[in-house]
Amino acid sequence: MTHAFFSVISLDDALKLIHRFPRMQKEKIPLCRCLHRIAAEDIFSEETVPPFSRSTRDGFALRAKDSFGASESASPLFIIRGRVKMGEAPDFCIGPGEAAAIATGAMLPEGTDSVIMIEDTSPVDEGLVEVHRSVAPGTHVIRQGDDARPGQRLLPHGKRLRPQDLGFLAGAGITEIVVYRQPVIAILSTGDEIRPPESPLKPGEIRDINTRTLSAMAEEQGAIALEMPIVADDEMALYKALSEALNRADMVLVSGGSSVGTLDFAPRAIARLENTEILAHGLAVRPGKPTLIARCGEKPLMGLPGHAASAAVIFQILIKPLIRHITGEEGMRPEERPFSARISRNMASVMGRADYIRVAIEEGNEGAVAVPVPGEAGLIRTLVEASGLVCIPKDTEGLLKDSPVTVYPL
Ligand SMILES: Nc1nc2c(c(=O)[nH]1)N[C@H]1C(S)=C(S)[C@@H](COP(=O)(O)OP(=O)(O)OC[C@H]3O[C@@H](n4cnc5c(N)ncnc54)[C@H](O)[C@@H]3O)O[C@H]1N2
Ligand code: MOO
Repeated sequence: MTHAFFSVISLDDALKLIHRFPRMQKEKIPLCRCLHRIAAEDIFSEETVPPFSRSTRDGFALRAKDSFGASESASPLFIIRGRVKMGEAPDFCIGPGEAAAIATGAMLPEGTDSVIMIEDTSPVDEGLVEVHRSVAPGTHVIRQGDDARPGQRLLPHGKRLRPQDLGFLAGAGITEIVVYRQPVIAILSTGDEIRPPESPLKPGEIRDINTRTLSAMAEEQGAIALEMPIVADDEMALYKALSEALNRADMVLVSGGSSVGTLDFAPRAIARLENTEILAHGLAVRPGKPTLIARCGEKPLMGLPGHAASAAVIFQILIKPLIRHITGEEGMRPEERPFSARISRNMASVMGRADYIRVAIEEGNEGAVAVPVPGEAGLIRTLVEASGLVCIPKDTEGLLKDSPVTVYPL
């Protein structure tokens, strides 16, 4: 196997590479398990929803045109032909000058096209009601088929299913749907100095931040995170851990060990794996230059920088699009929609690498202000204080105070 060690590629080229990985398989599962899953096919209705026209108020169903001209001072009388029973089709029709007592949710009797609220009527006796205002056809009525008609596409494939989407499908009698399988993503942190969060620390050791951050980010994207034990700086140990992770998962994220130091075993351990190809090592971005993209068979194997904020930024700009691609998710989630702001101060940047700066958002007089959060990429706090990323493009020397920027929410 050959690869250009640290011959950096642009993020755009890296995104093209990851789009070569295949989609997850499809599976048919009950609707009750579909929250936040991705529809793998267009979903069509076989039914008319709602199946009948129904009242949205308690009152009287009538023909709108019989109420025209009605007011407090000129209130026509209507003959009450009967009361519609809930959950049943009325066994009578309404003619001119007639009305039916109806409750919210009951079926409109034939001959009626609207409902007048009980508050706008006065009873005269058991069989007569006075109507004090006019209604237009369709007033206080949900018409048959207003939600969906047979053959109508209810949801497109690629849609991430929200609670209301599931309710929509339930209302159309759909109880199972075809979704993409959730990818199992193994997270593997490396480093002799890294200890699990519950461990006491000896001098020189630090606690594992990346496993938790990356697992949670993967779960947020709809994956099942598989947290692997921390691996020592040892090529064979990492090779074995990677082999196991690849057996158990659809994708592997390795944190740390991907730079060019003598203790950086990830590229060498990856090179030992069978049927594996390193597609890129080195991204023209900051932070995150040592990022590594490999494929093991059809599975992505991604090496992320060890620095906590770098790993998280690379997840946002590269791993998230990769997960979206393999899970078939289309469209942007509302909470991830980029927004415009102005940068609060001059920001210098190196040419040749796209700089992803972490920003806090403040409300200024003329809209949102992006305030860069200072600090090294090894500090997770910089991401905690940030609520977005701003990209300074690779061929730019920096941004002047008050320049307009696009903020990608974190
Ligand atoms: N001479 C050079 N040194 C470094 C370069 C360089 O170009 N030349 N690049 C720097 C950059 S940029 C980064 S990023 C890091 C990337 O290194 P690795 O991906 O090999 O990561 P490590 O060396 O293993 O770790 C870096 C740093 O992060 C800490 N770390 C690692 N894993 C975790 C974890 N799970 N939780 C919390 N913190 C973690 C680790 O202790 C190190 O401090 O290399 C620079 N060096
Ligand atoms: O590029 Mo490293 O990823 O600065 O932190």
